[in-house]
Amino acid sequence: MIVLKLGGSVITEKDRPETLDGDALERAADAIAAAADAGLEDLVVVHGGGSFGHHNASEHGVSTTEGTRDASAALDIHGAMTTLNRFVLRRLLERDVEAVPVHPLSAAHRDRGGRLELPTGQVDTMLAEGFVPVLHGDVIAHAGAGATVVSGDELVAALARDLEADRIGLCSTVSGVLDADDAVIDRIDDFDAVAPVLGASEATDVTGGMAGKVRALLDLEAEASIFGLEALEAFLDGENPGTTID
Ligand SMILES: Nc1ncnc2c1ncn2[C@@H]1O[C@H](COP(=O)(O)OP(=O)(O)OP(=O)(O)O)[C@@H](O)[C@H]1O
Ligand SMILES: C=C(C)CCOP(=O)(O)O
Repeated sequence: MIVLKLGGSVITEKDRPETLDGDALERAADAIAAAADAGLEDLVVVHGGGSFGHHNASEHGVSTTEGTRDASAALDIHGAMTTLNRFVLRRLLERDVEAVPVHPLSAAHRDRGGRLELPTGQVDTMLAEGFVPVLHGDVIAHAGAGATVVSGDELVAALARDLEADRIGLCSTVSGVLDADDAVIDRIDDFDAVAPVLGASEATDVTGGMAGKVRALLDLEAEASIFGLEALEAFLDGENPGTTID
């Protein structure tokens, strides 16, 4: 089973509100369709927000820890994410990938400690029935805080853990995690060893950029890869491009 995240920074133009990067999304959809044609089974796709969701969340002062009890604000963020989700689904369906949406707002929540609870029975059943579930970063109910943002990276970690993923891929706008000289770090197994080079996203981003990704992935049993769009096909083909986190 593979959990693949398409970074919002890849499929959108992250510094222009609600702007898709149509070419990049088509390229990603082509790679997924080619892998499906070649017999790849059991793929779960998660996509991030990029210029959909982060701007809205930032405007409303909502993050993974700061919540809102204003339903209109929650729906504004959720609406931006479902708009992007429809674009992603359409590109996959056009290529005969049997993609179906799973909207975290209606399925997941956080407890008082901020811990994400994501039931995965529906995702597991979709996979067994030959569908490709497509989840996305979203807002979710958060006990004691209203509604907070859940990042695609957190969803990837929760899915990988619960469904015992064999491989995890994060396709981002960079070729991997970069060191101080901008060279791709081959392997990371210790957060503190790389913490000084891990920054936030360069664009509006309420969920923690590269540091959040590495931290979430280090906690997992399975190895994960962080790589750029140019390496998506290779990853789906079984290779470990970019940075491996274990
Ligand atoms: N050491 C690092 N190596 C690579 N990228 C880094 C590093 N430190 C910070 N970054 C930033 O992290 C960004 C990737 O994180 P970001 O959260 O924007 O990606 P994403 O998951 O593709 O997008 P989204 O969060 O919208 O889904 C890079 O574009 C870069 O600006
Ligand atoms: C900002 C929202 C709603 C989603 C964030 O998901 P991410 O881009 O994976 O961090």
